[in-house]
Amino acid sequence: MTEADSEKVDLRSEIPRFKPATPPAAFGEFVENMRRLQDLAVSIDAPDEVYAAAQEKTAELIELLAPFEAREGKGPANRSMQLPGRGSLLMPPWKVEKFDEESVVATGVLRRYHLGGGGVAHGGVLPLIFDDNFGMVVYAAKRPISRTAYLHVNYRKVTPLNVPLAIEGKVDRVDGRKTFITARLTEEDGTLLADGEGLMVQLLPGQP
Ligand SMILES: CCCCCCCC(=O)SCCNC(=O)CCNC(=O)[C@H](O)C(C)(C)COP(=O)(O)OP(=O)(O)OC[C@H]1O[C@@H](n2cnc3c(N)ncnc32)[C@H](O)[C@@H]1OP(=O)(O)O
Repeated sequence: MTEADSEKVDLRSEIPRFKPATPPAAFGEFVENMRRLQDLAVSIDAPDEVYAAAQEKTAELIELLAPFEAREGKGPANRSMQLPGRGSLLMPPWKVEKFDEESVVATGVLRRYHLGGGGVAHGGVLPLIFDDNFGMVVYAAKRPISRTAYLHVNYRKVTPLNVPLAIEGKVDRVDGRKTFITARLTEEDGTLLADGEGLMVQLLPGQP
């Protein structure tokens, strides 16, 4: 087996094997600062000179970071299990509280950069949270490596920002290659905000 092959989850596919990362000490704070920057980028109303100064600083940051761009599965982002959102800026900064064959629970808040309109979360953020949960449920339930074939979200109430939330997902039923998953997004007091159902289909040899 070549070194490149040993990095794959399955020799028949191109999916990289998931290896949790132990991030360098400053990484967590760096990611949190980036999230704060996202909050500000979508909310500030500043004079032109402030944008010009910010533009110069971000250009400097890009120059600092660009030489270290790495392929999927190499850097700590998305693999740092102890950090909110696994240290990935794509993911809301949530933490996994329960991960076993029965269910997967993650908790956290949505923040200013998740705003849709009228002070509540953008509807498109919820499928991201459900899809990520479904992926973890498949893994926790020891089902074969699968991808989402469909995902259905019922929006029962608007989802507030800066309020503790939880998602719990579990396997509903299995039918050959198909794993059907259900999940509920709630507030801390159990108020149902959204529920979802998804079909995860086991990948066949050669499917990316
Ligand atoms: C490694 C990463 C793991 C983490 C994943 C996290 C979740 C993700 O976000 S994955 C990204 C989003 N998903 C994708 O990009 C998937 C893109 N789609 C695909 O790759 C393929 O369509 C795939 C793999 C889902 C299914 O393709 P294929 O293997 O050809 O399935 P196919 O043979 O048509 O169907 C298998 C079964 O599923 C059913 N099925 C497939 N799609 C659907 C659908 N949309 N609705 C209902 N049933 C469906 C079929 O009817 C069939 O059922 P049965 O066995 O009873 O006849």
